[in-house]
Amino acid sequence: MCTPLNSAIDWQGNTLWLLDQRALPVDTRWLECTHVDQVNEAIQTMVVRGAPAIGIAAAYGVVLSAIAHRAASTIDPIIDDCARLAQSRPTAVNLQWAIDRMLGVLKKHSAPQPAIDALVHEAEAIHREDIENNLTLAEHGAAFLAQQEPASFAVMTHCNTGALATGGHGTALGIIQTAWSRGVIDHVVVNETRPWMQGARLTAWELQQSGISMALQTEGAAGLTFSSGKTRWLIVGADRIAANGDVANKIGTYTLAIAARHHGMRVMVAAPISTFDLSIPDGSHIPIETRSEDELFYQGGTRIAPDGIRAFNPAFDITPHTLIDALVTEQGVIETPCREKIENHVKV
Ligand SMILES: CSC[C@H]1O[C@H](OP(=O)(O)O)[C@H](O)[C@@H]1O
Repeated sequence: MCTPLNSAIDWQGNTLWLLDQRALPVDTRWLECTHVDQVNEAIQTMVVRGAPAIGIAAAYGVVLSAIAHRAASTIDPIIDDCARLAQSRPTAVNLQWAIDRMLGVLKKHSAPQPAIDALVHEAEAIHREDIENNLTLAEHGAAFLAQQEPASFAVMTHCNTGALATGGHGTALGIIQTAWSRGVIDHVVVNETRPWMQGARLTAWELQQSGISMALQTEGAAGLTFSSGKTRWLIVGADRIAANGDVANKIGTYTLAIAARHHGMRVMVAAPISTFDLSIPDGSHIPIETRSEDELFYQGGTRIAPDGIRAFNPAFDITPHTLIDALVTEQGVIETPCREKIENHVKV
């Protein structure tokens, strides 16, 4: 079964089209980006979101910067644009990874047009490779689940990790799509994922498009769901994985992992190798993005909280590797991840 949505990112003739994920599932509208500043704003405002997806969008943003500065005497203006892109969201390492890869190509060229052509080629390669990696990762994850469980079973997922969050197919939701198509899983419990509601608005939409059995719940219901034994695995994505296997992911993941372990459920994290940051020894060093208080004060444009109060709105938290049972990448599955296993896995 293929994911009906191919990708939320489309590059056509020096124009980047982004599916505006703020409007889903009610409206399907695309944002036209012809300048890198538009890409920067689209990442900051979560028109495009998801660790791999923002890396891919930024890669095309670098192309737009090179086009805008083709008459410049140095590449400094492009490097300045890349620095601003890298700051658009601090937690997902895929953003800096993609920008670094594009800068490496840029610095190999002196003439503007060959540089632009090479940058387009590299951005398209980053996009294509992400889709290929996700399909391979999903195969590894689905095969591992089939081997671990005697019969089909239900899983829980958090936030959105599908085609909308990546170059296509998805990571954790890619595993779920592939495992469903193989009869390995028979139901998906989707956490709405406050405050931005990626689960309710995006994951439920993607699973509905694929005809996959699911039910939406508040993440507050997760403990009760785990205690009922309805689900056997919590399957989530990642935004940055430290050298020891600690995982930065959407806020609430850490709480879910604790509850899952308490009830004997197992935790699977799915991410491409581009999400690993071996320069960071453990999760305590991963920058956690804090977003606007208004994301908690308003729902659908209506204020739901009193005026004059404060809000705490971290977009991510850190799940220690000790709470993770399987880490799935395009290179395979790391069971009970730790520093040594990750070093051996990533260097392959
Ligand atoms: C496939 S990575 C998706 C990852 O990104 C999400 O965060 P956001 O929606 O804020 O970009 C969430 O952490 C997902 O696990």
